Amino acid sequence: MSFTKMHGIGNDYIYINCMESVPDRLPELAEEMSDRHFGVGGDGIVLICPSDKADFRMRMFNNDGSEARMCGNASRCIAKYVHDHKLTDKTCISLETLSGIKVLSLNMSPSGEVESVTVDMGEPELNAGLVPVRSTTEKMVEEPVATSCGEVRVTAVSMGNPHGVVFVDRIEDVPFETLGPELEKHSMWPDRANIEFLQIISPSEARMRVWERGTGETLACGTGACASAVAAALTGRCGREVTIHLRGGDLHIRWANNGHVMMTGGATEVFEGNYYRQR
Ligand SMILES: N[C@@H](CCC[C@H](N)C(=O)O)C(=O)O
Repeated sequence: MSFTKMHGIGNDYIYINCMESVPDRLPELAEEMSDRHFGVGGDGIVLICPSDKADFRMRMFNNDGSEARMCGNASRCIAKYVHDHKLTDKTCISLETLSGIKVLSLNMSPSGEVESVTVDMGEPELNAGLVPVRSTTEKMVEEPVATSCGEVRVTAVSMGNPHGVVFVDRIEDVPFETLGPELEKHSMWPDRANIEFLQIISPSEARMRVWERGTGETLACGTGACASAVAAALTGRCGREVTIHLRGGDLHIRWANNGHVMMTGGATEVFEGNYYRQR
């Protein structure tokens, strides 16, 4: 099976062109291909499929085999893939995902290379798909949550997938390996959540470390950066335009006046290969 390895600022997935056919047993395939010792190695797999509603359709599986509803970094990589592999000549591409249709805009260099991609991530939802601690309608903003490391305050934002944002003074001081998985699986979420730790640097800059649902730590999370920017703006810590520094690089997030969150960042193809299924 041929594949392409790509990353969006270090969030690395194995991309499979499914325009003609789709492999079977996708959760198992995601687990075995993502294995960094016995497989290709990656945070998961991403399928590029035809769509009857948009230019293309994305399916994305975390490395534990669970299917995600949305992936910000993968959507930028798909834009680069379909352009560079000549599946389209459009520079504004629509992408069907499990959380709706997203619009991807290629930002080209003067020599015709894809320099970066801007994704219209749609509107954040502040209680969708979540179980707020106090009631089913109330927003969960800096809600105190008891953990084995003491009380932390969680702000819940859905960017098509669930996120819990925790503001911290210094990322280095966070007991990340304990709190990440504990908050991911906390009973407040009906279906686990991605957890972001956010250190504000200024009203337009923040640092983020992410523990992703279904994968563990990744070097970057596009939906997580958007959720964090929304949480920072909502709580008055930042303005509506912010650069988020992640372990793998930077993302520029703008919460536009029409309510949509716009994410801009890079996308890189690393290599192509042929995979022999193990199971
Ligand atoms: N890395 C992603 C998000 C991937 C999905 C997530 N782990 C989930 O299960 O919701 C991104 O860049 O947004």
